[in-house]
Order: sequence, then C-alpha cells, then structure tokens
Amino acid sequence: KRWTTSDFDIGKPLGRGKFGHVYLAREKRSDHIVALKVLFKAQLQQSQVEHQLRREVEIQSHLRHPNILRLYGYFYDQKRVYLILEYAVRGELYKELQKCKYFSERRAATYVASLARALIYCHGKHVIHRDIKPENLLIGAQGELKIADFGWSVHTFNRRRTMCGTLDYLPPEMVESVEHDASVDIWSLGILCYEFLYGVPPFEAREHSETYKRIVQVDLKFPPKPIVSSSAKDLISQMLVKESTQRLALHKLLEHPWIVQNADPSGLYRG
Ligand SMILES: O=C(Cc1cc(-c2ccc3c(-c4nc5ccccc5[nH]4)n[nH]c3c2)n[nH]1)Nc1cccc(F)c1
Repeated sequence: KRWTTSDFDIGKPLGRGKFGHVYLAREKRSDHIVALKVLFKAQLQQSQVEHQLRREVEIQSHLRHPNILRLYGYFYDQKRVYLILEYAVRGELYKELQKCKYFSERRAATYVASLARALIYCHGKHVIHRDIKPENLLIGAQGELKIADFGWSVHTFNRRRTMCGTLDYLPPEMVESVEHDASVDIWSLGILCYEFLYGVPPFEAREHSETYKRIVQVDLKFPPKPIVSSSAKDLISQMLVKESTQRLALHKLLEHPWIVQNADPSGLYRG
C-alpha cells in the first residue's frame, strides 16, 4: 500500500518539531484520526539524519506497547517524508505539568510505573533506550502516557558505534550496551519522577556548567515544599545513583512500596 497525501484530510498543526511540523489528519477511507509528521528532505539531508530516520522508523514500526506511541507507516514525495503516527487525544504531558505545577504522588507514581513497563518492553527487544523527558511524553484518551521519540536523540549505543567506528575494541559490557542503556534509563526516569513531584528537575541551575557539576556530584536536594513522602524520596535516591550498576533495576522499581501504594495498576490516571 503506497500512501500519498491525497489519502488524508489534513487538519490543524499539533506541534512543531526540529525537522518539521505535525498535523492532525484523517485517513479518508477508514476515517481513522492520526498525527501526520511532515519532514523536509532538504533539512534531513543537510543534517545527515536520513539513516537515523530509517533506523528510527524501522525500530518504531516494530514496537507495540500501550505506552509507546505507534508509528503506523510512512511515505514520501519529491520534497518531504511523512510519518503516520498515533494521535494522542489529550496532548502533551509537559503542558499538563506546567498547568498543575507538579503532580500528586498517585499521578506521578502511575506515570513512572507505566514508563518503567514501556522501558522493560523496549530493553526486552534489545531496543536502545527512548529519550524520556516531559517534552517527549503524550497523553492518550484514557489518560495513559505515550512515549514519543521527538528528540532525534542519538542514543548512546549509536553514538558509541559512530564514535568508535567499529565495535571490535569495545569491552563486553559496552558492546552489550542494553545493560548500559537500562541504567541510563533508570537515571532519566528518576529525574522525571523528581520533576513530576517538584515541578523542576533536581539539578537545574542557571548555567549549564553548574548543572553539569551538580549532576556529576549527584547534588540531590529535596526542598521542604511541596511536601513529598519519604517513600518517594527513597525511590528517587535509589535511581539517582552515580555508579550505574548500583541503580535500582526497572523491575525492582515496580515492587517499590511507593509505586505499589500509589500507582494505579491500570496505568491510567483518571484524576
Ligand atoms: O517524530 C517522531 C515523534 C513525533 C511524534 C510527534 C507527535 C506530536 C504531537 C502529537 C499528538 C498530539 N495530540 C494532541 C492533542 C492536543 C494538543 C496537541 C496534541 N498533539 N498526537 N500524536 C502526536 C505525535 N511529533 N514527532 N517520531 C519519529 C521520528 C522519526 C522516525 C520515527 F519512526 C518516529
């Protein structure tokens, strides 16, 4: 099936990405509502990301998980590449977070648990980690979280591959890398959990150099307001550990008391 733009009624813009815009669209034959991302070939070429796009499309089209935004397909014309993506009815999570300033412990725990399950699924398929930060998260019709890979993040695995050119000289644990990604993911999930509860990331600072220092020193502080349970702080402290092998494993996170007592098992936050 070769898609073309004439298969779709194109509606309002949903977001502006680095490489193009995303539009609400309806596939005419099925009346199915989708998000259509339009990328300009010229821009992709000058940024040398075509091969990355192909790999992203290859990976994303094989992922099937309720908390990972679906990529249904793609097509291209003379000047543009089009991605047919799942439409997330309730939009962008970071806008929700800005509006509420910070989330309740139940809402934060429900989101963190569903992200942990999505990451366990990705790692199980040896898929490199997804770039989880509020800007990459969308909300589905029932309030469920969807990871969408806006960032074009060059995943550590790829960076290592491109950086070293060949894998021959890398030690087992680096070639294995999935383990390495898993621990990277726990760190960023810990950052996200902190930001859900306090409204700001833990190592935020005016200057990048300052933030960098606070990260490498793991200068983790919990402000007195908003009031957050010691159980939540305990979980965050087990995730934001400098030694990557000492960070809490994703499946262990799902057994942590704060998650067990606060996360909605369905992964749906109904408010
Ligand atoms: O580019 C993206 C991810 C992506 C998703 C989106 C995106 C942006 C917004 C939405 C929305 C959406 N729903 C809304 C409701 C209200 C307000 C705003 C909304 N945005 N649904 N689905 C979306 C999808 N932009 N970019 N993935 C990608 C990139 C390269 C290759 C590949 F296989 C996937």
